Amino acid sequence: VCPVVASCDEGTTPYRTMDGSCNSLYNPLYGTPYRPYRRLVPARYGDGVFEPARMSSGRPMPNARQLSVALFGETEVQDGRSTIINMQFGQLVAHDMSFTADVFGVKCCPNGKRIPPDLLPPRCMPLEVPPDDPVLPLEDIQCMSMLRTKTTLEYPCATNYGTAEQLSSVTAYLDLSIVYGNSVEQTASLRQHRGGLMSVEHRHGQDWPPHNPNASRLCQMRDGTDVCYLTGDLRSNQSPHLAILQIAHLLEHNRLASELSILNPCWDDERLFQEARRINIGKYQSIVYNDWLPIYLGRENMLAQGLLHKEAGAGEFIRDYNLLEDATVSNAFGTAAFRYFHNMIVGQLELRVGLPMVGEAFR
Ligand code: HEM
Ligand SMILES: [Ca+2]
Repeated sequence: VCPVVASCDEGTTPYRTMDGSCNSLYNPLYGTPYRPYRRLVPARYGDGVFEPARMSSGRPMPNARQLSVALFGETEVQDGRSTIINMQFGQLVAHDMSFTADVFGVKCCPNGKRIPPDLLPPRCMPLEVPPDDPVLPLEDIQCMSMLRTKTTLEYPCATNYGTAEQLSSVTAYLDLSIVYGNSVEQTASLRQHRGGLMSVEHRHGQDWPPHNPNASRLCQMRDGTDVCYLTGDLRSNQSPHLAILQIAHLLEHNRLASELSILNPCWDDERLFQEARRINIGKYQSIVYNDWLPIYLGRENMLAQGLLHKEAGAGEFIRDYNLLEDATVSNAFGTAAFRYFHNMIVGQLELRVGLPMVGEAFR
C-alpha cells in the first residue's frame, strides 16, 4: 500500500503522529518511513542509474575490506574516558533515525562461505575477503554478506528520480520509533490499550518486552531459555547491550503512564499513552542533545551551529522550528557518516542473541 499524503488537520491532535507525518505542514511526508534518503550530492552510479560506481580508469572500486584494514588496521585502543554505553546509546539513536528498507533477509555468503557467482541470489554483492587479511581467513571466512537494497527503481510508490534511490523504513525524527514503532498499526500491536501502557511480560519479578512471535526467524535461539523481544525495531535483539537500552525506554514509558494515571484519574488510555510517550521522547531528546552529542561534537560547536542554545530564562522558550526544513536522513549520513561510530565498538563484544544476518554482516 503506497503512503498517501496525510491530511494534517491542525488541532486534531497535539501529539506526534506514529509515522512522523504532519510534523512539517509544508510537506507532511518529510521524515516518514519508506521514502528515499536525501542526497547531499548527486548519485554517481557506474551506469548512471544503478550499477556500482567505478574508478575513473573504468576498473571496479578497490575492495572495501582491504581499504578498511589498510586504513584502520585491527588494533584496539582503550578509551580512557568513555565506557561502552557511549557507543551503545549511539546505536539506539542510529536505529531511531535510519533503517535501510530490505537490507536483510538474503544470505549472500552463508557461514562465511563463497557461493558460485551463477548461484548467487538476486541483488547479492558479497565482499571478498582478501587472502592477506590478518583476521578473517584464520576463521575460514571467505567473504562477507552484502546485499544491495531495494530502491525506487523497484518500489512503485516512491518518486522515481531516474537514478536508484535507497529507502529508509523508519521515521527520521528522534521520536523513539524504536520503542513505539513506525505506524499506527505497529504501535497498536505493541500497546496494552489500558492505562496508557505498552505491552510487557512479567517474569522473575520484573517487566520485560513481550516475546517476539517471529523469534526463530529473527533471533539466533540457542535453546528455550534464550529470549527474543518484540519491540518497535527489528534490530533490538542484536546485542544484550542494545536490548537493555530498548528495555529501559520501554519501562520508562510504563512508569510515566502509571504516575500520570495517579495524578490524572480522569484521563483515558489514549491520553495517558500519548502524554507518557511525549515525556519519554522529550527526556530522550534531552539526553541526545544535551548529554550525548556534545561528547562528540563539542558543546561550543553545537552552540555556534544552533544545535544547542544558551539556557533560556524561566518561562522563556526557543522558537527555532522551521517547517521548511526537511528532516529526511541523507544517504551519506546513514550509510557513511553515522557509521563512523562502528570504529568505537570494542572488539570482544559477542553478538550471542540477535538477527543472524546482522551478526554475519558485521563479521
Ligand atoms: C555492537 C554494536 C554495533 C553493531 C554490531 C552494528 C552492526 C551494524 C550492521 C550489521 C549494520 C548493517 C550493515 C549493512 O548495511 O548491511 C549496521 C548499520 C548501521 N549502523 Fe551499526 N552496529 C553497531 C553500533 C552502531 C553505532 C554505535 C552506531 C552509531 C552511533 C551505528 C550506526 C549504524 C548506522 C547509521 C547504520 C545504517 C542503518 C540503516 O540505515 O540501515 N551502529 N550496523
Ligand atoms: Ca524515529
